[in-house]
Order: sequence, then C-alpha cells, then structure tokens
Amino acid sequence: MVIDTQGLSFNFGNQQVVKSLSLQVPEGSIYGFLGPNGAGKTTTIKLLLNLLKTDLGSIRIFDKDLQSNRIDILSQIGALIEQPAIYGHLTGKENLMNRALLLQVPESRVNEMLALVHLKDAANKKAGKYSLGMKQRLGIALALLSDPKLLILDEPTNGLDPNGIIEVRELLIRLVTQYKKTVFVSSHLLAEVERMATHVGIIDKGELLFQGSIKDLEAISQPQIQIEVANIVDAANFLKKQGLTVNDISDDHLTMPFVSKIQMGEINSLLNRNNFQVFAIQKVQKDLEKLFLDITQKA
Ligand SMILES: Nc1ncnc2c1ncn2[C@@H]1O[C@H](COP(=O)(O)OP(=O)(O)OP(=O)(O)O)[C@@H](O)[C@H]1O
Repeated sequence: MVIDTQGLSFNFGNQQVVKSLSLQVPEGSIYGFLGPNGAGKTTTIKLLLNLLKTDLGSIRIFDKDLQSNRIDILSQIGALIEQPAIYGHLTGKENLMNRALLLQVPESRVNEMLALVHLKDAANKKAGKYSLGMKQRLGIALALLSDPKLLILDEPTNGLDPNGIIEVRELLIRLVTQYKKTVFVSSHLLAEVERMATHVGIIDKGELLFQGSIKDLEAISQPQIQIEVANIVDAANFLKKQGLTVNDISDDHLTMPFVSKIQMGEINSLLNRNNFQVFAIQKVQKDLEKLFLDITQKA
C-alpha cells in the first residue's frame, strides 16, 4: 500500500473531525476521496502531509511510519491543497523555473512538465492571466517537478468549467497510466470520482462509510433510466407486464434500473411501438446523498 492509515483520528478542540480512519491506497491507483463539504477531507489530507499532527492512530506511507520518516516520505510526495502557490506577475514557465532552482532540477524538466500539463503554448504568458483551470494545471506541474511517486490533490477541479475539469481529469489519468504515479484526490462530486478513480473511499462526518474498487462502488451506486412518457401509469404497467422492473413513478417520469445502452434503446422503441409517446429517456447517476442512504441502510 502507498498509504495505509489505521485508526486515524483528529480533533479540533472537542469536535472530532476525523474518526478512526483506516485508508488503504494501493500503488498505481487513482484513489477518489469522496465526501460532502465539511466531511473531513482537507483535515485528513493535512494529516497525511504532516501539516497537522495527531497521536491517535498511525499513518504509513510507502510502507514506512510517517512520524519517524517525515523528510524521506514528504520528499516523495507532490501536493496541491486549496489554491496553488503561484506568482501572478511571473509567467507559467518562470514560476516553474523558480521552483526548479530551489529543488535543483534541470530546465529540461520544466519544459517536460509544461508539455505534460498542456501549458507549452501559454508558457510565456503571465500566470495571473491564466484561467482557473490553467492555474490548477500549473499547480499540478509545480507539484510534479520533483518527480514524486505520490500526488495528493485537494479538490483540484473545484470551481473549474467543464473543459477545465476534463483537462485535469485526463492529466491525472495520464499520470497514473503513463507515468506510474499514485494519485490521491479528494472531491465532493460522485460523478467526477466515478469518471477517473480506480479506488474510492467515502467519508462523511469524519467517518469512512465505504472503501473499495470502482467496481465495488458501481455495485452499490447502480445508475437508473429516467423516462418522460405520456400516460405514465399505463406505461409503467405495460413495462411491468413485459417483465421489466419499474422502481418509481413521479408526476412526469418513471425510473428503471439501468442495464445497458442497448437495453435502454430497446425500451425506447418498445414504448414507441406500443403507442406510448416518449419525450425523453436518459441514464442518471445517483447523487452522493442517495448513495449515502443506500450505504448506511445496507450496513
Ligand atoms: N482550523 C480549524 N479549526 C476548527 N475547526 C476546523 C478547522 N478546519 C476545519 N474545521 C472543521 O472540521 C470539519 C472538517 O473540515 P474539513 O475542511 O476537513 O472538511 P472537508 O471535507 O475538506 O470540507 P471542504 O470541502 O468544505 O473543505 C468541519 O466541521 C470544519 O468546520
């Protein structure tokens, strides 16, 4: 395991914000650390980076105890928490050069990182003029300069537009598949984590509710089909008669379990063939709140 915590707990005053967390982050994974605002994600990340300290529980990173191997371990971690530390009056490249001098890494590495995060064309533009997504990618490039084995990112897609989100997501996937890094990334968006993570930990009120592979998560976060159709009640009864499952009927749509795209198309034409007018049919993911309910009810 790249990260292995046992019984990790942390209090702010008398508020316990991290409760006996046992996180297991395998090598080469993108571990999505998922939870709503205030769940304790940032606090956990600060504990992993030794920015906050606790005597409660243990943290092992790269199979070594964090407390007794701080410098060795932290030198192999790249991190991005909250806003990246960027000088707006310097260009993207100058920001990287500055850090490269400090870390004594060659200029060639700076150019490599600019290419990797797709900022080559904007390298000589002032970083203050970058979009939020570009700043975030520059932040990731800064974190990668020292060639760390593990990258820890706190909500790196927060506030980004859809293009910015896709760019960051694809970058993280590239880092793991091509560069063999391990990425630990927090998010409050289930759909976001589902699109990139190989492993997931779900935290709420400081407690780990679920941990497993993305396949394990899919098994409990079953997507659904939402169908807007005329004569909903008749349509639902008709579908049931065909041996299909209808989960729910509301004023303007009915929901069914999603099986496959092909089956969704078949349901659409089945309804049309039998004179049920379909206005819209789409696959919908459960949101985090519904998933929490399912997890806690199953526990
Ligand atoms: N410095 C602090 N002093 C006291 N309480 C704090 C401090 N920092 C965070 N907290 C509290 O600890 C809890 C967990 O906060 P944390 O920032 O770790 O959550 P989070 O999951 O990262 O949420 P967000 O996405 O909103 O940052 C919250 O109730 C928060 O109010």
